Order: sequence, then structure tokens, then C-alpha cells
Amino acid sequence: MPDLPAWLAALPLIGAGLWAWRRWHYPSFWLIAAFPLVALSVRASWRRVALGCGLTKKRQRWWFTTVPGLIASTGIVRVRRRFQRVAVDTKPLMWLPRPTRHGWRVTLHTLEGQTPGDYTDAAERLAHSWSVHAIRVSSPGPGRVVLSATMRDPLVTVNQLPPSTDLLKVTVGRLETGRPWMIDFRTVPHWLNAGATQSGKSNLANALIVGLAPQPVALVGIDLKGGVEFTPYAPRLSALATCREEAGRLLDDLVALMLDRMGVCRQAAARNIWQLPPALRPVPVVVLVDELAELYLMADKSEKDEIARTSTALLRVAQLGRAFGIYLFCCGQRIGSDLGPGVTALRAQCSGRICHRVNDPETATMTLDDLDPAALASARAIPAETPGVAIVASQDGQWYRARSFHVTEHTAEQATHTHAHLTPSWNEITTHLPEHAHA
Ligand SMILES: Nc1ncnc2c1ncn2[C@@H]1O[C@H](COP(=O)(O)OP(=O)(O)OP(=O)(O)O)[C@@H](O)[C@H]1O
Repeated sequence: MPDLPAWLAALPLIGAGLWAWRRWHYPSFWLIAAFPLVALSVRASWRRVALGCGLTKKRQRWWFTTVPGLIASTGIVRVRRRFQRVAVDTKPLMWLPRPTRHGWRVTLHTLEGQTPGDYTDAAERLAHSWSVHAIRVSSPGPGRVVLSATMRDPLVTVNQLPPSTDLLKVTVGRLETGRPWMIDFRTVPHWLNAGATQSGKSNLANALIVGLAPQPVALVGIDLKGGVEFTPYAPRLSALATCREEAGRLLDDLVALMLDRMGVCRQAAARNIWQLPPALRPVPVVVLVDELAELYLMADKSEKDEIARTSTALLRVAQLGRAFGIYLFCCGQRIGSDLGPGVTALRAQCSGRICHRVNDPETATMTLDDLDPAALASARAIPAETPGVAIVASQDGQWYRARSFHVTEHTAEQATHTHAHLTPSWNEITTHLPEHAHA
């Protein structure tokens, strides 16, 4: 048997080996070495943690208790054991923790009177008790909640943008669960992308442009920052509006296009363009809007009619565009109700919601509205050091923290030049419309 000093000498070697394993292949290290210990410690600490986080309930139980008996002549107190009912703290039943890519997951049975909301309220306390980055709560069915723990923030670094192969579907980043973050216009046609300056809105638009550029779609830009954001991408844009007047004309064209496609679908007895035979199917149009608030801001009364006209056209596109292959991706710093009823109505039509770091709580509330209050708290807690991190409301009704892949303007510009030959001209798209103004 090796003696103690030999063991002591081997310890640094074992430590270095574990460190190297963790560094070079974290998934296998986590699964084989770290997770079993973590699972044991979670199970062992559950009673204390549940008690500390207020998740236990008092229940009456029969129990042996010791009661003082007679004092003997020697002065020694004799205790007697008695079987009687006492109140004890019971913890929710915990199943065995299961490993996930970035942490672990465990199912619990709620106690009487508890709801998943009680566990959501305690999520931060649970995360601190188990020293994990975050705990998310979901409920797969009545009486059960699932706690999902992430050991460290998986969004600190996200890797490269993968190529997008499905039509109108782009993988723009990664969710905190480790799964890809996808923007799929055919499932969720219209999106709101809100965030303060330098929060990563344009980066996300870049990722979208890089993903859509090689696809058979028409991209249209409405850039109310005077065109500074989208002009470099002009080779792949079928039309670009850089001021409100141009935006108004472009939106009128889009409404006319939509009505035309409606007629084509009606004649072919199709409910949407996807039911048309491929020969008749028109090209899908993705409209990227930057600085949405500029469409609604009024300097003086003379602009009232213009604003009302553009806002109505945009709303019509949002209401009817889905069936006729016209999709919206609207970015803005502020999407508050102070911008008028047009914004509120548009928001109701945009089921895709992305909220980057915001300055005012109202924008987070407006963007994420009826989602879980924990989503709002999470949006407000996004630090400035991690641009591109956002709260995303997804099609499954859940919300996720996510981070976009870093896509520079240069990469997006290159993609628009490489795929410039795929750009259908706006004239080509709108030429058969009865009356159209070219943007
Ligand atoms: N996912 C990301 N990973 C790493 N860096 C990012 C990410 N997203 C954005 N950034 C960086 O953060 C900075 C701000 O990003 P971006 O320009 O997209 O913000 P913005 O919200 O559009 O700002 P503004 O409203 O001022 O245009 C940029 O330097 C960008 O490179």
C-alpha cells in the first residue's frame, strides 16, 4: 500500500489532471466527475434548502418524543420516551437530479397549497443556496415542478453563426438552455426587437441578414436613422427607405402588394401563398425596420396625417402580412405607449418579442407584456458587459435568456455583396400592381 507522503505527492497531479480534463472536455468532465457529486449534495441539502427558502409545510406526525420524568432521589432527571403527535417540517418530494448540458434538472412534487409561482419566487434563493448561476422553474403538469439549474452563465461566450438552410428560418444565437435560438418567420411572422443603445439590436439584425441573404427572399429596409444602418447592405435589399416620407411610400407599396397577393390566393382558392402552386407562389418579403419610434414621433401638428398614414399601413402589413408572405422585424430603443396607440396596436400583432438590455422599465414591460414577471426582472438585470443578451418570448409560450452570435457589420456587408445576385428588384416585385410608387 502506498504510504501517506506518496499520496500527498500525487494530489497535485490528480488536481492538475482534473483541471486539464475540465478545461479540454467540459461535457464529459461534468457528466462523469462533477455531476454525481453535485447530485448527491443537492439531495443531501434539500431539507435545509427547502426550509431556508420557505418551501416546507408543517404537518402533524406521530413521533417518539422524550419528556422529563421523575426526579430521582439522586437528583438525576429521568426522561421517558412517549409516542405522540408533533408538528414537523415536511419538504416537497424530490426525484433524482438529471444532468443537462449546462447543469442539472430535478422534478419536485408540490405540497398542498403550493403553486409553481411559489417556486419561481424562491428561484433566486435556491440559486444562492446551491451556488449555481440560475434556477428556472417550469411545470410539466399539475402538482409537479421542474427546477432547472445552470451552473455558470452559458451566454458569456457563444460560438459561430451556423449556416441557415430552411426557408425563412435563421439560427441567430443560443438559448441559455444550450439549444439554438431560432427566428422562424413562418411560425412567428412579426417580431419586436427592443433594447437600449449598444445593447445588441443591430448585431441581431446583422445575424438575420447573414442568414437570410442566401435564401430566395426579398429583403426590404426601413432605416429611420437616415440610412446609416442599412445602406451598406443595399446590394441585397430590394428597397430601402431612409426617411419617413420614403417609408410611407414603401409601406403603401407593401399594402398594395399584399392586396394583390390576396387576390391571387382568392382566385386559386388558397388560404395563403404557401398553398399556391410553386409556379404561382410569390417571393416572401422580410421588412427590417430600424428605429421604430421615429415613425411615430411628431415634431408638430403638420406631421399628424403623415404619421397616421404610415402607422396604419404598417399595422395593416402586420395584420394581414403573414398569409401573404410579408414579415416584419421591427427594432427600436423605446416602444412605450407614449408613442401613441399605433405602437400599442402594432405590438399586439407582433408575437415574437426580443428584449435586450433596456433603460426604462416601460420598454421591457411593453415588449414582454403579459409574460411571467420573472422575465421582466431578468430583462432589467441584463448587464451592459454582455451586449447581445436578450429575453426572448418563444413560440412555445416560454421565455428564455439568449445571446445572439457576434456578427460584425463587415461580415453582414460581405454576405450582402456575395448574395447580391439573389436580390429581386423592387420594380420586378411591384411592376404588376395597379398603382405603385417606387421607394
Ligand atoms: N452577441 C454579441 N456578442 C458580442 N458582442 C456583441 C454582441 N452583440 C453586440 N455586440 C457588440 O456590442 C456593441 C453594440 O452592439 P449593437 O451596435 O448591435 O447595439 P445597438 O443596440 O444596435 O446599438 P445602437 O442602438 O446604438 O445602434 C457592438 O460593439 C457589438 O459588436
